[in-house]
Amino acid sequence: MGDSKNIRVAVRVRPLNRRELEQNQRNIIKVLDHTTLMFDPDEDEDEFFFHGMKQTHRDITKRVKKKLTMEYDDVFDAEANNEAIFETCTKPLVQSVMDGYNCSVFVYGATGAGKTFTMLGSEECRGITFLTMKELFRQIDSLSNARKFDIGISYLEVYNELVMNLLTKSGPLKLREDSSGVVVSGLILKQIHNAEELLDLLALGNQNRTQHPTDANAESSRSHAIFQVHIRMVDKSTGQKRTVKLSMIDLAGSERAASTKGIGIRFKEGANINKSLLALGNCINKLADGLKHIPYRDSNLTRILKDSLGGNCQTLMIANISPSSLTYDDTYNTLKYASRAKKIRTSLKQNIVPTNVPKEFLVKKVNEQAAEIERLKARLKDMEEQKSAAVAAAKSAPAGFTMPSEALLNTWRSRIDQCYATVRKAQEHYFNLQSKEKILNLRSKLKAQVESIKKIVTLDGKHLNADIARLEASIDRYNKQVTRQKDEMNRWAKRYKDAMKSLEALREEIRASDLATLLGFYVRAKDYEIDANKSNYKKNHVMKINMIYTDENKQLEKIMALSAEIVQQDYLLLRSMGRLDNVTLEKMEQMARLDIYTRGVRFTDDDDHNELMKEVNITDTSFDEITNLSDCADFPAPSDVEADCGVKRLNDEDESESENERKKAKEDHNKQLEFKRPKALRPLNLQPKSLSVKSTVSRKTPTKTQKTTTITQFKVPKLIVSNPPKPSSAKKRQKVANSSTSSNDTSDTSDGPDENGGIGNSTFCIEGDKDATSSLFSNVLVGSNVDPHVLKKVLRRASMKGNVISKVTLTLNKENRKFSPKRVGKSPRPLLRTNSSRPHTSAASVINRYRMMKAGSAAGASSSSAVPGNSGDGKSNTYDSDSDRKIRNIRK
Ligand SMILES: Nc1ncnc2c1ncn2[C@@H]1O[C@H](COP(=O)(O)OP(=O)(O)OP(=O)(O)O)[C@@H](O)[C@H]1O
Repeated sequence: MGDSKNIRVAVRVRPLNRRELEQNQRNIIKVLDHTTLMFDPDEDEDEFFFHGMKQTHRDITKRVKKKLTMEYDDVFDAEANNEAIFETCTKPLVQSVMDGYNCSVFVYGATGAGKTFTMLGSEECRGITFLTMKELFRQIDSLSNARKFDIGISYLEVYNELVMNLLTKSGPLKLREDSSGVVVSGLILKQIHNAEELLDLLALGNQNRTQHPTDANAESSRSHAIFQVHIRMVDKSTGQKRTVKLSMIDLAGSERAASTKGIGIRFKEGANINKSLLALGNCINKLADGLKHIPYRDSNLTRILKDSLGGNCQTLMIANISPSSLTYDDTYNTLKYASRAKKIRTSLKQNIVPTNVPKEFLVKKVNEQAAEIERLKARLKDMEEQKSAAVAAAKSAPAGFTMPSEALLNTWRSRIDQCYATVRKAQEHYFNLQSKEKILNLRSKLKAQVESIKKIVTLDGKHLNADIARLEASIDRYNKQVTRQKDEMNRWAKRYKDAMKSLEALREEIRASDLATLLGFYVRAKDYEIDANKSNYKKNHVMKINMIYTDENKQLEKIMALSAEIVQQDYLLLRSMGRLDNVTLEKMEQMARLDIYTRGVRFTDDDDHNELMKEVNITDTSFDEITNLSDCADFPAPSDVEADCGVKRLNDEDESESENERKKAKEDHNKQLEFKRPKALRPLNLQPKSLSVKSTVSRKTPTKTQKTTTITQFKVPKLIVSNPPKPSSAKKRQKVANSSTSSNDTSDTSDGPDENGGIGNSTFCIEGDKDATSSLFSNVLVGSNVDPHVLKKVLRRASMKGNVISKVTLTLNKENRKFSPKRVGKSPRPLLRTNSSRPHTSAASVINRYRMMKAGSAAGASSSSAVPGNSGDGKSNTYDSDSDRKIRNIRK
């Protein structure tokens, strides 16, 4: 938003002073009008008489007059006072300052030409500085309600190229340039509040200003004085900030040294003045020629005036001249400079400080306008749609149909809108309340579940009571909330029903009207809106339920992880104590299967699914009846329209059909899974694996499928170990257990691979002195992976102790042979293994523990142990009683 403007140039001609009058000098300035003057005009008595006769030729002893007509923005003759100059030249600048533009006024001219008089004036005739500042304060006062002002002034002089502060006595100041222009380092602004304060400061500054009498002026100013007013304005409504600067510059006289007759210091002063003014002249010339490089840095004066001459500033130059022929050359130079300066153009822009404008204000404004634009756009679109729909309806209308008036249509539309708005409101409340109720019920149910788990697992009765009390309190709270909102829900259900009835009545009315077809489109669109809202409410409800279940699952995961650890420890403990009965094993097996089901194969059965749907579904049948609008035969109902468009809506039948299909597919899938269940997912066989021991086996090199070892001349007790049946068949297992039990008193009881369903079978039978070896066998049999070598060793030790073992045959099936040697004698892999902890109890460590216990027990303790296979109690668990007895013996 930059604007460029020429420097405004005014010329002021002062009256002849006393000296000039005394010398009766010729007047070289003739003011032609308020913008034009003539330099060096002809004199009135210029006629040349010779011998009393008027001559036609001129007096050759006299110089030829220049008679230069010069035009400026303003020309003031000797009659003009400071007030007139202010009114014409500087008053408009005050307005520019208030608008946020920097302004500069500088006076130029030879010594004694009246620069200081113009700027400062006298007691009787105030200068333009005072008058301008007075106007500035007047305008500030008038704007004080809308803006906040801060005013600071500075008064500097440039003397012999040194910058001095005229308001405080300090040393020379330095000039530096930054993004905002030339800045005087260390300059402190004086705050003023009215024009009178300014007068005091000006007087103070003038006292400090360097003045010396010269031949040309008794009070000649020997320095350039720069008076600046810095104004900061803050708009109270918008917070917009502006900082502006008004500069009033009184230059030292642009005289020639000869005219002042200065010597010594005065000569040096004059030289410096001329140097700076020469630099100023150069800058003016180059600026007038439109050159890019301007030598501002040639002097401190031009540096300070940089802004005023070529920057962002509205500048006024007042050229002061004397009309006397005594200063002919100085006046001519001044006028030439003024003419050159007139050509300078400065760029202007408002000094708004963008960073300080409160963002909130702008953002708010932009948002408001954007919302307004959106609103208008939507309205326009709406109107266009309505128009095109109406046009389409009119086109498809039968012959003789006349387009209804816009006013009539608007009346219908507003009635329809109102009716649907009531329905929407009631619908929203009713759905929300329904969702809330279901969520409360669900939370209550989940709390009850937590309560039951707590009752099972909490060992500390004190805490249990407190926890349960808390849970019951929250369940109570949920129930109360449900009861409380029941009334509200009924109320909104009624309102919803009423709204739908009113809507139905309106639809009836529309159907009966002439505009049924036209308005039918509109009503249908509204129906879709209602449907869309309904779907949205359902979606939100399902999301909430999902969140609750997700939280719940996290809790259950924690509980499961802890429980698994406990189960694992208990399992190992029971096994070490020989307390693993079939019931426990069966449960463990079930748990292992559950573990499989959690791997994404199936996670909920049909009952669970129905239960879940109850929680999720927030639209009951009665509600659907209320909301069903498809019975309006005249309008295609949304479902019909969808069907037309190929969209199939699911009704209850479809749903049940698809539900059945889903179930079937799920069952098929499960069946497939059962057949194709990968090996890794098979239920773990928690029974200890056992060996088949046949009565007679030769000590041959074992084949690939069978390894046999014959140990003769050993007397061992008879021990029957039944192989557990396949976990998939409990019946079969029972049968096998019974058969092994029933045959436990025979020496060769192997069921054989075929009978027990494959290679998992092993049974061994050892005969001998049962008293002497029972404890040894128990050691071996604690581990599920009985290594033949270990057994061999045991038997050898037994024989070394003097036991007589008649005949033992070990038959190892293929599966047993596959055991890695490293794992021989160790415990099976744990049922549930966590990453952090491996089971600390292995079969080997149990064996060791038993050995240690055994070593500590009495020497004859083992002699009374029973032979497990001979318990004869008819139960399948032959370990159990055996282990019990052994542990009892050890404890003894
Ligand atoms: N327009 C005027 N009307 C009456 N007197 C004037 C006018 N202009 C100047 N004078 C008088 O002329 C004398 C010199 O004026 P002034 O001091 O203003 O000159 P100057 O240009 O500032 O000189 P310098 O450059 O030496 O300071 C002063 O006595 C002043 O009163």
